[in-house]
Amino acid sequence: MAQDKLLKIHNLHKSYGDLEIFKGLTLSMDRGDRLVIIGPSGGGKSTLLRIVMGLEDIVGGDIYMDGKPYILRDGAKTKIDRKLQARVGMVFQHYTLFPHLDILRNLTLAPVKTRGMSRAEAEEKAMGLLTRFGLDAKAHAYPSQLSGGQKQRVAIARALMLDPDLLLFDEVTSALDPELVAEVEAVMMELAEAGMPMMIVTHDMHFARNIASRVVFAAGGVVVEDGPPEQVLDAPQVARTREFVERVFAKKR
Ligand SMILES: Nc1ncnc2c1ncn2[C@@H]1O[C@H](COP(=O)(O)OP(=O)(O)OP(=O)(O)O)[C@@H](O)[C@H]1O
Repeated sequence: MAQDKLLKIHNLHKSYGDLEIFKGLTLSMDRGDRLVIIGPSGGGKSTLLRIVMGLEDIVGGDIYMDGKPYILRDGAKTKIDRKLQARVGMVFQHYTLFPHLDILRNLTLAPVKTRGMSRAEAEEKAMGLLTRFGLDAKAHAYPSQLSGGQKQRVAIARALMLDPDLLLFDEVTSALDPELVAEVEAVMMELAEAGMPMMIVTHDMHFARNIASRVVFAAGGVVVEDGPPEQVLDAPQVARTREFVERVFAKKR
């Protein structure tokens, strides 16, 4: 029997009031996938990641992880399976580090509090990750003492502390000065090469081409294109959106 998909999203519907974001979006992901999601601004890319992270409720549809239902239904009410949610990690555009805790404590807090890891074990693991990302000298610095690129690498290390089976990246380089983008992308490339399944929302199409095993173009509430990066990024409709996004993004920088 074929192995279950790591993630399967089926016929997803989501609205904010009258604004219909997803109109039956269907998408799946294997363990070996590094999926880059692209699409027009406001099309729901961040919302999709937030739904997979269990941070948003949905109107309809189903999500499965390893074939197990992630969305649990009780009549009209829905909730998510917390055990499955714990297998997903997310890195946000704005780092979301605790400003009053040093880097080491930022990393060890969740595993000690929510996973029952001993402080010593958590610190050893945190130092291993900080060393891997070239940040061991910053273990006792505070977030305000770090550059944006360093903060974002810490945020990635923090997500890895919980051993996720799937890591979500929501425009993690968009807030960074151009010279700091490469150091964050290098860490993501290293994780990709180590086999970490990832779902990435980015406006950086060059990076998308480099890191993606598959690109999904979502627009109008559904998946419009889904395939290898060269096929999707060069599709005429996608290329038009891509050029537009790149122009807007270049202006922002
Ligand atoms: N909490 C919310 N309440 C109401 N509307 C929301 C909320 N969050 C997002 N939206 C709206 O839903 C739509 C999709 O937002 P989302 O951030 O997912 O888009 P996106 O594709 O990631 O956009 P961008 O590329 O510009 O970051 C937008 O029109 C946004 O204004």
